[in-house]
Amino acid sequence: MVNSGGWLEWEAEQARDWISRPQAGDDKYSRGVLGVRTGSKDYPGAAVLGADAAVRTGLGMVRYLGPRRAANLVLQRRPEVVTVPGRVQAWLLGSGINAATRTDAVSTALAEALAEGLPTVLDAGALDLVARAIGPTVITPHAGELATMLANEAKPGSASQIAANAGEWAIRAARLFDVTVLLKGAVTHIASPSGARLTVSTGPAWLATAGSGDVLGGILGALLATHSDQLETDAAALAPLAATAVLLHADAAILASAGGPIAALDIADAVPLAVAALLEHGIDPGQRTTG
Ligand SMILES: NC(=O)C1=CN([C@@H]2O[C@H](COP(=O)(O)OP(=O)(O)OC[C@H]3O[C@@H](n4cnc5c(N)ncnc54)[C@H](OP(=O)(O)O)[C@@H]3O)[C@@H](O)[C@H]2O)[C@@H](O)CC1
Ligand SMILES: Nc1ncnc2c1ncn2[C@@H]1O[C@H](COP(=O)(O)OP(=O)(O)O)[C@@H](O)[C@H]1O
Repeated sequence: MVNSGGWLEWEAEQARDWISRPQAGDDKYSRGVLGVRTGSKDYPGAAVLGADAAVRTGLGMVRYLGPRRAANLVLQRRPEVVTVPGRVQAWLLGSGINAATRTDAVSTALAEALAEGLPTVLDAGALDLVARAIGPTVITPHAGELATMLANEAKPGSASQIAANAGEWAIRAARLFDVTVLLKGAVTHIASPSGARLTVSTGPAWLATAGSGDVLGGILGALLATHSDQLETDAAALAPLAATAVLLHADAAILASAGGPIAALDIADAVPLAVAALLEHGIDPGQRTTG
């Protein structure tokens, strides 16, 4: 459905085509490996949330490369995760990292990941490195983070100005930074430099809870890792993949909530059911009234 201003509301019918079903000949590497540099001493939980959500979205493997304590917590929750460096098909960078306090070693590691030119999700404490992103990249700020990114640009905007006119600011940021922008909010807007304009409005307000965005990063990271071949030749695939991640996040929240409150990990737990429902027929629209 096309809304005012030419924004297309992303629906199950379209999203279904952006889930990669494993084939008989697949192995864990051919399905795609997501490298994850997230979490810090202050926010180790974000590492757990993103890695868990990526595994639950379906991919070959997650390589988590972060601080020891965060790695241990990730392994406690998901022993499937590998903490040894190696080849990856996509990166998830920045959730649970503070750009103002991160160490030089972390900055270098983030920059090295970006220099590989692979499909990348840039979140939270890696957003300031957007100019170093040379591969197909989606940035995932909320309004406050986008305000920080724009603070030194010719046309800065406050978080409340951005939230009040999210579509326009998402388009502006996509042009300015030359990346696909996923601007989080009650309605999430996805804009690309080549003109994609997608919205997802179905997320219940229960999603406004700590760590919910970290889960979204993991879902999107998994979708990029499982579509890395396509992304190599077709960066335009980033926008539908980003919108599909947001729709899955919303659907998982609806399933986990059943009309009541949710914790961020509940969303990650419900992602396999949301994927299955999407592949079958989409979430029953009756369940969308729970927000
Ligand atoms: N479990 C984990 O590991 C989690 C880890 N997380 C990670 O945390 C990192 C930071 O991301 P974030 O979006 O939370 O903070 P950020 O963009 O710096 O915005 C701060 C703004 O909020 C405001 N503010 C603060 N308190 C407020 C209050 N009580 N009531 C009202 N306003 C309040 C504050 O305003 P101020 O107090 O300065 O006036 C400021 O404007 C990021 O890396 C993320 O991944 C999160 O996902 C959570 C779970
Ligand atoms: N009122 C709301 N209705 C629907 N979804 C919301 C609402 N508020 C926040 N969200 C969603 O919840 C998530 C919050 O992410 P974020 O702001 O990064 O939080 P955190 O840093 O705690 O993970 C985003 O996906 C956002 O779109």
